[in-house]
Amino acid sequence: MFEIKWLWNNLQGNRVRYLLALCLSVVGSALTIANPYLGQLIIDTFISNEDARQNLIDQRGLLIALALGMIGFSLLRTGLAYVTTMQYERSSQNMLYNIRIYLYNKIQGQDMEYYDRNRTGDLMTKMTGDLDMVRHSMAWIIKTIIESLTIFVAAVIYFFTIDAVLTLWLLILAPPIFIVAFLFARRVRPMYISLREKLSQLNSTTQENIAGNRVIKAFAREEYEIEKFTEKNVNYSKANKAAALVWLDYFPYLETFAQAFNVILMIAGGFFVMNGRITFGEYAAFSSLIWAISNPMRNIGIIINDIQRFFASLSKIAEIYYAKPHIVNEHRAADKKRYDGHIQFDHVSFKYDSQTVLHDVSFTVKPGETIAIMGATGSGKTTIISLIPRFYDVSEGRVLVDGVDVRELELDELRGNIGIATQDVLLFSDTIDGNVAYGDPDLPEEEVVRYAELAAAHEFIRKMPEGYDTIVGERGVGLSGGQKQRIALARAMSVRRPILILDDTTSAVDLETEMHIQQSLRDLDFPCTKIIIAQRVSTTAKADRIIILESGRIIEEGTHAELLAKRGYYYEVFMLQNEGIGRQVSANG
Ligand SMILES: Nc1ncnc2c1ncn2[C@@H]1O[C@H](COP(=O)(O)OP(=O)(O)OP(=O)(O)O)[C@@H](O)[C@H]1O
Repeated sequence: MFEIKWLWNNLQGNRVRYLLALCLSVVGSALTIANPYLGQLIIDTFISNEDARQNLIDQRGLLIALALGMIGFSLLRTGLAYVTTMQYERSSQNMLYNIRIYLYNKIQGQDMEYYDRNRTGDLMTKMTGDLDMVRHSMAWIIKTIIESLTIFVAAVIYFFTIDAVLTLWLLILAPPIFIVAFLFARRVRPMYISLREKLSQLNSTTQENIAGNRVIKAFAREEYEIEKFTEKNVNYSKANKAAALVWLDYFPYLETFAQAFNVILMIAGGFFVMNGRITFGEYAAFSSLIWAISNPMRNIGIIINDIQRFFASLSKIAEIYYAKPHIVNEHRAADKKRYDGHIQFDHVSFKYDSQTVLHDVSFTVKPGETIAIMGATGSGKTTIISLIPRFYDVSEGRVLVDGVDVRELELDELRGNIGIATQDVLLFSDTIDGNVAYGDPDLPEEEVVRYAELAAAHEFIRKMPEGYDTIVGERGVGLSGGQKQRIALARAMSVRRPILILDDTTSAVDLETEMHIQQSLRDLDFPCTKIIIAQRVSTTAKADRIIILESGRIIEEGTHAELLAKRGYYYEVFMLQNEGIGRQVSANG
């Protein structure tokens, strides 16, 4: 069975401890019959026996030994239960810890396509609730099953040694109970799969609401979001109730059967005592152990519920566990080579799923050159630059860096040669210093300051309450869009890579600051090929070449002056942007 095999594989390193826990469970549960047996001896010898009074005098030592034995077995069982639970907890917690690391690495190793398809809230549910369900199954479900089974089997064997016919009378109830349990399991399973899905939707909505709270507030859409959340909450609650209520359809039957054990014992057992087939002590042993047969039957519903939850959770975890990225990073690069920074797109086409967004794109960037990419929104600019560090792989054609297809390059080495500032700036909950030096944690402080100066960020950082030690990001003070962009730019420059990609990195800064940044980029003190996505002519004007994209196709390519002379898209953008600012950018750049 896949689930058991999976658990066993992941128990590596804790198998001995877990097997020990299972063995202790079996021993501890089997000992359950010890006290009823001793009780049976006491009753038969010292209570219901014709010579009971005499036995009390003659065999006082035996009575004391039996009584002490009962206390001893109770203490032994308690001690065993303590040790057993500890072993279950330790092995399951260790297993959980290992799986969590494995899954986290697995998620980290996924390519962009995976992140496009999976919602954060869903991944978080898998990493928390589902994982805990797996642990619960190891530490509680399996333990309960093993202990219930052992107690059941031990009691049945013991009963058989006392009286096989009475035992068979009791076991008559077992088949109908199993049929009811089977029907319940079959009905409840899909309900738990749906319940799990609803939980994931609820978590995703919550996560999106929290992450997007600014937008919600800006558009005063709180009520709408509360409604959306309430709908998911109601769905989850309904699914939970439905799964819980279905148990009520079966519970009366199971409870009736469980009670019937007592009735059968009372009628058949009482009859057997009266006609002398069994002793009163033996009847008492049956009576004190009848719960060992009826309780597992009663618990069967809870166990089935938990098993179904476990199946639903495990199938979700398996989606991460067995996910295979198309772009695999094997982290093999020991000695990373520094590239020259030659980039070539050779008849590249690309599609996301079925939508083709780049069509036969070809261009070359020589080491040290700066090219700018411009085009309407959605024309494919970000997609183009995503193909260089292999966030995605081309659908057709090739992307070459230093003459080698990027698919043949070692991924760590390739990415280790690229500095990138993405369009959506993400800063970590860390100091500004930590954020700038993210790509190179050993970067000396004066270098952090130098790159912040180049990115025109030093001035505003200096004025912050704690300067470079100010915590930014989720829990830190807020930064403006332009300030975040400048920190991201400093972060990208500070790694001093031979290829620098900037995706609309200066869109939110004023023109004067942008001029400063453009100058800094031209003056970088390390050899660097730059690809800059920009919408402003002021950013593109001094590039060695400008590429104009339209609907995933290159429609114009050339220098600022060449493209102006063409009087095409670029010229129109130039005219539009300079009408209002007195044509600060001259026609020859
Ligand atoms: N992860 C994705 N999955 C599916 N389609 C995508 C994805 N990312 C982008 N697209 C689509 O690809 C096309 C090009 O997107 P891209 O982000 O490259 O454009 P862009 O030129 O950078 O736009 P902008 O200037 O708005 O940033 C768009 O039609 C967009 O809808």
